[in-house]
Amino acid sequence: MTRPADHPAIPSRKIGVLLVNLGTPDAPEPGAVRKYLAQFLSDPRVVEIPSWAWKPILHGIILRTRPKKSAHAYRQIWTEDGSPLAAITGRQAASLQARLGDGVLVDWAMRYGNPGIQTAIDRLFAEGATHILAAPLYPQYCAATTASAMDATFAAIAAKRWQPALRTLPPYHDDPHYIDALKRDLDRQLAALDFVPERLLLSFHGMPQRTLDLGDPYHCHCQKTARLLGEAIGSPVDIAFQSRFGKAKWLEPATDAMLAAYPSQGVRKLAIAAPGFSADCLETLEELGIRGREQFLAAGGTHFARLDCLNDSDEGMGMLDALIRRELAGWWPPS
Ligand SMILES: C=CC1=C(C)c2cc3[nH]c(cc4nc(cc5[nH]c(cc1n2)c(C)c5CCC(=O)O)C(CCC(=O)O)=C4C)c(C)c3C=C
Ligand SMILES: [Fe+2]
Ligand SMILES: [Fe+2]
Repeated sequence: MTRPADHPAIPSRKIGVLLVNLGTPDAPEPGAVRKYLAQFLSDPRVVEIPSWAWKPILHGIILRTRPKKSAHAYRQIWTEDGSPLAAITGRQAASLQARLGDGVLVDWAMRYGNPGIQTAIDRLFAEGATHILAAPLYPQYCAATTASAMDATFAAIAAKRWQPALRTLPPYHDDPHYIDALKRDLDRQLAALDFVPERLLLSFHGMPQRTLDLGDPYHCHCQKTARLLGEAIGSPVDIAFQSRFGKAKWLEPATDAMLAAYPSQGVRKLAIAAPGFSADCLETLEELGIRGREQFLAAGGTHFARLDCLNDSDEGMGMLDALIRRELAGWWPPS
């Protein structure tokens, strides 16, 4: 039977993949940073304080003081292609698109700032995606990151009459593809150093201690990644948590405290990696690579190397390619 001429178009099956990362300001300027922080820190998944108590602190104190300080930090790591986090996520999407070929539409989005999740979902939709795999690029599950990205993705399709089928990439903190990619990538970077580190420190983004007590698996996921990576590398690794924010107790040990203490414990040559970040960003390039280095050297350290995240390296993209293909099974490739 032929379709009547006035009948709406019926889409054929098309697969979309949406890579999602945290977000970043549009420019390393206080105004742009304020806008980004306002969106980020108003997310109840990120700051779990009742809004009546948090809003006055956010708008009365934090958004008046932090944007200037953070803009200064962003300026030190900004590139010709913009914020490293956005630039690298864009390259990861382009590389994945090349690996998967034209049969799959690959796009990317930021949970906060641009390009937003709604924009990316609408674009995939306009390009005809009927099936979408949303892939938050967080190996370790955390409500503040993974769940927040999923909330925004679900919200982005909520108003659609004909919703796409939706799948989500599960956390991959203990996936052999991830551990193996990290091992090979770190082995390569360590072998290229002009010194032999006495210790490898794995620094993960911190979280309030309360989130662990409330049942967030993030802390356990970080510990498991560190254990498996240490076993794969074949030497002991240390673990620490960075980027403390606010006055509450955060997960410990703290990265800055470890960096300051190492030299007095006889560790003067250090390598630091941040396996919880899929892409280098403010927290790795500035906090670890600039301020962390200064702290370690000021405390008596002599050699310091910040190792890159997986980014769009062959190891990182091979892993992402394998994880995404596995999650697309049954949808793609067509049988
Ligand atoms: C990798 C996982 C991340 C978790 C977990 C996380 C939790 C978390 N973060 C804040 C506050 C801030 N984080 C900031 C930057 C930032 N955070 C992550 C990742 C995680 N955050 C990334 C990748 C980045 C870098 C963004 C970039 O543009 O490069 C910032 C902004 C920067 C600054 O002003 O210092 C804040 C603030 C909280 C409160 C939190 C958990 C509750
Ligand atoms: Fe953060
Ligand atoms: Fe735990």
